[in-house]
Amino acid sequence: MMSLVTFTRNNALPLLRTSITVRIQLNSASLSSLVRLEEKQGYAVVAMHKPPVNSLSLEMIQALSESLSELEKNKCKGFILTSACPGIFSAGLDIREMYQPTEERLKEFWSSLQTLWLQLYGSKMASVALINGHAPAGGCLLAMCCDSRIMVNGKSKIGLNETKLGIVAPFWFKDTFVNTIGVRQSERALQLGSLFTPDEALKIGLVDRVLPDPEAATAVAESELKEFLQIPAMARYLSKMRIREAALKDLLENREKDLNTFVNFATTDAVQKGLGIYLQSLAKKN
Ligand SMILES: CCCCC/C=C\C/C=C\C/C=C/C(=O)SCCNC(=O)CCNC(=O)[C@H](O)C(C)(C)COP(=O)(O)OP(=O)(O)OC[C@H]1O[C@@H](n2cnc3c(N)ncnc32)[C@H](O)[C@@H]1OP(=O)(O)O
Repeated sequence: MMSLVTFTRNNALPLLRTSITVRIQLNSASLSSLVRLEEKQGYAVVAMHKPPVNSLSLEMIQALSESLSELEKNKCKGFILTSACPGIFSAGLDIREMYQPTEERLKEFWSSLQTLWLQLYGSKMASVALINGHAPAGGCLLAMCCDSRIMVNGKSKIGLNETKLGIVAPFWFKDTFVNTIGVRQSERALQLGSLFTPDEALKIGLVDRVLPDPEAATAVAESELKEFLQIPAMARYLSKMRIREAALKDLLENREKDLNTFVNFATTDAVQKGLGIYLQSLAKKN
């Protein structure tokens, strides 16, 4: 059995000029093995660990939500979101959750994803995505929710490739994309289901830095987070909300409608057929 939650306790020093001393006391017993939390000096590392590809199943989504809640409860000021699975940040939503589902589980799955997005995109904590592998669709969404994105160079790709599966990125995925790379790039990339190399992603602003290896990327992610944490927290958070609040409000006010739209769309024969073919193509590859 792999370790539940790994973190080392040390004398956490406040990184925020305006903060009081932060000591993160993570409740390791209640957290899932799918997410590893590590306490650093004044911030945390949240590492997804669901081999082989960190697919976002219902349990994984809930584990991420619980981890963020745990950090918030402990007044953590910031975190790095990354993966403990080599070569993969996250393969996005677990397609098996959407293929031939029961309605009850499908609803819980989607509602949990909405909750995670609201929590992550609207987080008071500063966050940096350390993208150390592939980040398609839901994986890209998680990264875009962070305040900064550092990607390791290599063969990995990032983007919203939903149309390639015969599905459509929900409006709040689209809003997050538009807020990150702008309207024109989003319109084109959403239609084509484009997945970008690290250098292409850098060029369109989907990531902020590309580093040659994981060690260099980790060092830059840490210094980037520290830069965010040095800004007075309230001013930084309210500035972030100037950009994000309309999108957050839109989902908050339309959660039920979005849930019904998703369930109706995902369970159509055409979508089910497309998802079945896509799953087969992934399996055939192996
Ligand atoms: C109009 C109204 C609209 C309303 C909205 C409606 C619908 C929208 C709904 C949702 C939006 C969707 C968001 C998503 O995130 S969909 C998921 C998109 N993800 C992908 O396309 C990635 C697919 N995976 C890959 O491309 C590759 O696996 C990889 C990530 C590049 C890694 O490649 P690698 O070679 O390292 O691994 P394998 O391909 O061999 O995979 C190993 C193993 O994992 C399985 N797997 C991979 N990805 C997923 C996944 N996303 N879900 C479930 N399972 C996955 C793969 O099948 C292999 O399994 P095996 O059993 O063969 O070992």
